[in-house]
Amino acid sequence: MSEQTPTTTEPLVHIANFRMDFGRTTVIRDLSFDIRRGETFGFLGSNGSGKTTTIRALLGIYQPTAGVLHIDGRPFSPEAGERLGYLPEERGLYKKESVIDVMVYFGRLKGLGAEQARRWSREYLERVGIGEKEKVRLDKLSGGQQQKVQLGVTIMNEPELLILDEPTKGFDPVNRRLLMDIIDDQKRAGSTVMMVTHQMEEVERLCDRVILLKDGVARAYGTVEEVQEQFGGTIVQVDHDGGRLPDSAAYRILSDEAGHAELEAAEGADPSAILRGLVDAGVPVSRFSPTRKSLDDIFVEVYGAESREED
Ligand SMILES: Nc1ncnc2c1ncn2[C@@H]1O[C@H](COP(=O)(O)OP(=O)(O)OP(=O)(O)O)[C@@H](O)[C@H]1O
Repeated sequence: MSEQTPTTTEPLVHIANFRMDFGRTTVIRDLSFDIRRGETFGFLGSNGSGKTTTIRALLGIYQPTAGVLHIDGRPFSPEAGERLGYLPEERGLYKKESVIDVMVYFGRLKGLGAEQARRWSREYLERVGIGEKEKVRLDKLSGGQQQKVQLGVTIMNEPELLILDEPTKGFDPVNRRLLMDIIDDQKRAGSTVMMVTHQMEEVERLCDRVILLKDGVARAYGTVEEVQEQFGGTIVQVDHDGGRLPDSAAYRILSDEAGHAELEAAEGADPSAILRGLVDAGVPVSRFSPTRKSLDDIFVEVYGAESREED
């Protein structure tokens, strides 16, 4: 790493005006975003929206049609590759070898000593609950167990930048939490993490900032709160006397039945002003509970029609 202070404030990943055509098909139109050092960044989008393509272009696997894709101020280079861990969407390890042999082999490729790699691997396998499998051939493990080994191989040299394409795909909830803890530990140890996921629970738990990709452009970009703000934000649950709530410019009534109403606050409307308005209008309110629109709701709003088409 450079010793000049200004570089540390530069983003670790910088993508500007990225365009990617495959033949006559444009997959990415004009995509720009940064990933700051030390953050966990959620790279979100529906199936086929171009996430893997962007990662491949960032890693020099694809040549971009136009635009800038930089890691640490430069296009991808073998040197940058040494400080990077990439868990690709399509997993692939040498399946005829034992778990420990595969892990030590990759550890050595990444510059660890054999003993160091063996020690690290054993500790990791214990942590992810497959310590007793170290001598088993990889193809005798379940899909989830193989994925755990591959994640281990990806993080074993404590990379500065971790790029994880759906790291918890196919895991049960207990193992998903375990993997989330491991990813969080990487961040705590100083890694910058770029993560593709379709699990909004993971985004809410792990990600500092996100981008939502649709039709080759960013539909939203910022912290989870900023994205929630951008998508209209606040839903209010109101229990009242059973009549109909009055109409108001401060909210939209999503439903109102048998004394329970759901309101969507208008942009910029303050929930406490909505409550005051209801009370002033003589509505007996027994519960008033404003909540932010969940990322799940936002995802469905952005991609709903398109995902159904794909189904
Ligand atoms: N090498 C290629 N040649 C032609 N088209 C490609 C190529 N790679 C990707 N595509 C197309 O680009 C689009 C985006 O694919 P990509 O794999 O980047 O999507 P994704 O967002 O990662 O999707 P998913 O969530 O399903 O993994 C798809 O329509 C895909 O068919």
